[in-house]
Amino acid sequence: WKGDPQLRYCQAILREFAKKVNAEFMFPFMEPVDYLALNIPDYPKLIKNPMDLGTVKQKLEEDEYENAAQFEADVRLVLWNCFKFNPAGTPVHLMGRRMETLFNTKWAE
Ligand SMILES: Cc1ccc(Nc2c(-c3ccc(O)cc3)nc3c(C)cccn23)cc1
Repeated sequence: WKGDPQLRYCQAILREFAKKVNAEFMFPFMEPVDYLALNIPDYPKLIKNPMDLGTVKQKLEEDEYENAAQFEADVRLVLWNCFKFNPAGTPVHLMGRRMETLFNTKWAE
């Protein structure tokens, strides 16, 4: 991915997501949803394609993305799963909205 400048920018976006100043609303998305620990056993019934930013980072570092569009699709999958499982107005849904705004802003740059 080092060849693709767009994919290089993806790493910069992940660093932005990981900044301490954003941790208060980014933490639910940084690692896979531990639905047993969170006591939401229905999660795998509802969410067929789990995704999280830790997995995205790993895929980027292991050259699994051929292009930036594939990276974007995984980041938006994190958001869609969040909005599907966490109803509008709930704390985690609102955190997802803040992540979405941050991503859309950086992605449009
Ligand atoms: C009873 C209940 C209700 C909601 C949640 N959501 C939630 C999620 C979550 C993130 C992404 C996602 O696609 C789905 C769920 N992550 C968390 C965390 C880290 C702490 C607390 C709640 N969390 C957990 C338990």
